[in-house]
Amino acid sequence: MLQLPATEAAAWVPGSPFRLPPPSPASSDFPFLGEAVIPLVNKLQDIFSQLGSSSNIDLPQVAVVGSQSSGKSSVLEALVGRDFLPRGSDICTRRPLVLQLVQTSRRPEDRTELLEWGEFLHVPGRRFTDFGAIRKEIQAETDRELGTNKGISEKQIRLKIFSPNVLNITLVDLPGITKVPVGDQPTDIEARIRTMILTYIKHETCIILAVSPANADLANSDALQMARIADPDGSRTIGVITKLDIMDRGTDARNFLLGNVIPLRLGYIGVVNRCQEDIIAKKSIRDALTYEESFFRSKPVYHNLADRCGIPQLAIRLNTILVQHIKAILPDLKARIGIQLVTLQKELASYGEITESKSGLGALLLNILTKYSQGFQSVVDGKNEEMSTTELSGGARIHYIFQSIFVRSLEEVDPCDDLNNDDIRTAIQNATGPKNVLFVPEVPFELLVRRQIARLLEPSLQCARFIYDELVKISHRCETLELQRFPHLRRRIEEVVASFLREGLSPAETMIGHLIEMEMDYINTSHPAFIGGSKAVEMALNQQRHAKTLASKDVQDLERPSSLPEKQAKARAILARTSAASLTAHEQAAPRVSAAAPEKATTSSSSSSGSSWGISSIFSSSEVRQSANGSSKEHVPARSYAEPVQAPLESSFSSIQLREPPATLRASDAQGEQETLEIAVTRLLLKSYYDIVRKNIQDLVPKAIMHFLVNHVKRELHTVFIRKLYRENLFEEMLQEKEDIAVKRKRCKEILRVLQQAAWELDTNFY
Ligand SMILES: Nc1nc2c(ncn2[C@@H]2O[C@H](COP(=O)(O)OP(=O)(O)OP(=O)(O)O)[C@@H](O)[C@H]2O)c(=O)[nH]1
Repeated sequence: MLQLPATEAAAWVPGSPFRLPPPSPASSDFPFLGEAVIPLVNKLQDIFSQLGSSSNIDLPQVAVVGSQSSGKSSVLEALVGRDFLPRGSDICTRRPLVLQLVQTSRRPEDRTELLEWGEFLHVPGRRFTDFGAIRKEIQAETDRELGTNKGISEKQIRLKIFSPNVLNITLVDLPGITKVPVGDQPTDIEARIRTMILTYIKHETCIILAVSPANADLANSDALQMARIADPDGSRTIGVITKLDIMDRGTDARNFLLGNVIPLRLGYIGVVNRCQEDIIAKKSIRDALTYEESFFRSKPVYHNLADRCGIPQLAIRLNTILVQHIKAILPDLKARIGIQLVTLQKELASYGEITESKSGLGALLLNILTKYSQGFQSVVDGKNEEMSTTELSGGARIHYIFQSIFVRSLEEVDPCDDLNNDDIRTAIQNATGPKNVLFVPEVPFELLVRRQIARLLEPSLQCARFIYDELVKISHRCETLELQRFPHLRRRIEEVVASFLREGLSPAETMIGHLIEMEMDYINTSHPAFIGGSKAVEMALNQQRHAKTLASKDVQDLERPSSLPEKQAKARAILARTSAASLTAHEQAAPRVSAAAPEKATTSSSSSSGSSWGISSIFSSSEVRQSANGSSKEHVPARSYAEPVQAPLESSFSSIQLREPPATLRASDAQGEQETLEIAVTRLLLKSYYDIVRKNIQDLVPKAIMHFLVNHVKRELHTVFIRKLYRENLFEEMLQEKEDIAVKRKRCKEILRVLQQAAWELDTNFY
């Protein structure tokens, strides 16, 4: 048994199956196995429970599980060696009791240290030296939470027992498994208790004492069933068989203790606790242990199972397992404390130290400003250490906006998508003015291409604004923890950054405006990549010929209904006519425009343009154009306005009235072959030139944004900070600390101290 006055312990025969080993001759203290390790763990447990983070580190503990009234509390009491737990035939344990046994000094000369006492976490500072009072407090605290009507709760009661007579073990007494609800218990009481038990025993660091009464069906033990769920390979389960004294006469638990019925890697221990009658008669634990010893002695069936019988053997077994267990988990524990230490040190560093002197404040301010601008730079450059691996951020987002949004969007734009043939025709006719043109003027092309170039301004400015927004986001990311300490400085930094970003946006936008204006201002038809007039005419003619061929073929097909099904042939013909635009119609309306004309045009253009890329000399002067209303051919003027128009004046006295020209004049629907060609040429030229400009803009707009906005801010931010914020007369105002930071710093320091202490304990005691 654990309660071992030195004299009594010495009287026991070393190696006796029912006694703890006697004190080591080398020391007056009990040389408990693993003594150096278990106090350390208890200490750590203390430390972490103080920090309120016991769940952070899984410390080894022993949980007692079993069905109701199986004898769990009795086993715990016997291990502790004192009567202090509520026991009885009815439900007693209704809240988990976390019981930490702490071995105090055994030196006999130090009388005060021989005292035993208990302390509850919920009654801080009070020592319970009367163990009867401890039992009452457990009952009272249970009732405070749950009333008296048998309800259960998972809220822990934490109790420490200090004694020179205990092994250093932390034990958890859990409510017993019950099947039938009574009193305030809910209908699903069994499931609830099982879930609660599992939350304790599922942890790899928990050693399970599976208590089964020998007078029940051991093969169907609830405790062993639960243990098997949490610990399927049985590596941390000890089977405890209680009530061996009240088994059916003629039966014994030998087979169970040997593990022949349900094997367990850590084996079984059989025990005999006090019965209810003993409790009522206030039989002492010491007497109970004496009785237990004599019981096993009197039963020859258990004689050669001495190491599996009796509470002292259970204590030894537990202690050995705990030592091995703790040794195995300590390195991990140490590593975790190390990680927590690093995190806390970082946090503490972020709160900074309090500085009073002007120079100290200046250095601090400079440091914060430098860190901020460096942070900004590193996020933009993609060199930030805390860069996300799950999404694009910082500079990568800028690149995405340029390439995947801006460049791609421009590529998807068709420069002619908002220009139909009428628009182009109107532009051409407007450009010829009142005269009949000899050559196709460049004016409509330039006019239309400028219109298309102007469309590039809005997306380019939008791109700049997107990048600006990104930079604002990046600036928020640069706020260090340290900066959060100083709300005033933080606000000022935000203001400076925001205005500096705006200042950078403005020249970028101006530059973009200039770029577009430049492109619009001079249409460089000599650009080597420009298709050029001759090529455009040639291509347009080819298109025309192709369309014509298709149309005539389809008309023939239509006239031969037998060759194609009627519907299909009709559809093809209509399609072909549509694609050939109004060519066939105009062939009838304008017989003068023959197929020879385009050829002529080609020849003329190629001979007259020579190596020039311009378009002025594409069309020959002999070509005719339709008038603005399109209803009559417009020939080169052949007579003067003074010439009589029809009959001689004297033949009619009535004056000739002209009809008023309409307020809005539109190009007529009828379209000559020449016009169709001009439209096609204009389209080709437009596309070709627009392509050149688009590429320029795709290249130069990102460059302008990078130069005037991104890189400028990146390079100059620190200088701007110094110019605007680093003022000696502003030091104190800017570095006024937030109130809660002082509190956080203090708390952080405290936790750090406790963790450092824990780490030190591990370093000095772990070997
Ligand atoms: N004869 C005999 N009685 C025992 C033994 N162990 C426990 N008892 C009795 O069984 C009853 C229940 O014991 P407890 O220790 O309260 O059992 P428990 O499992 O903690 O009960 P709950 O916490 O209510 O689930 C008490 O009356 C004990 O005196 C034993 O080994 N022999």
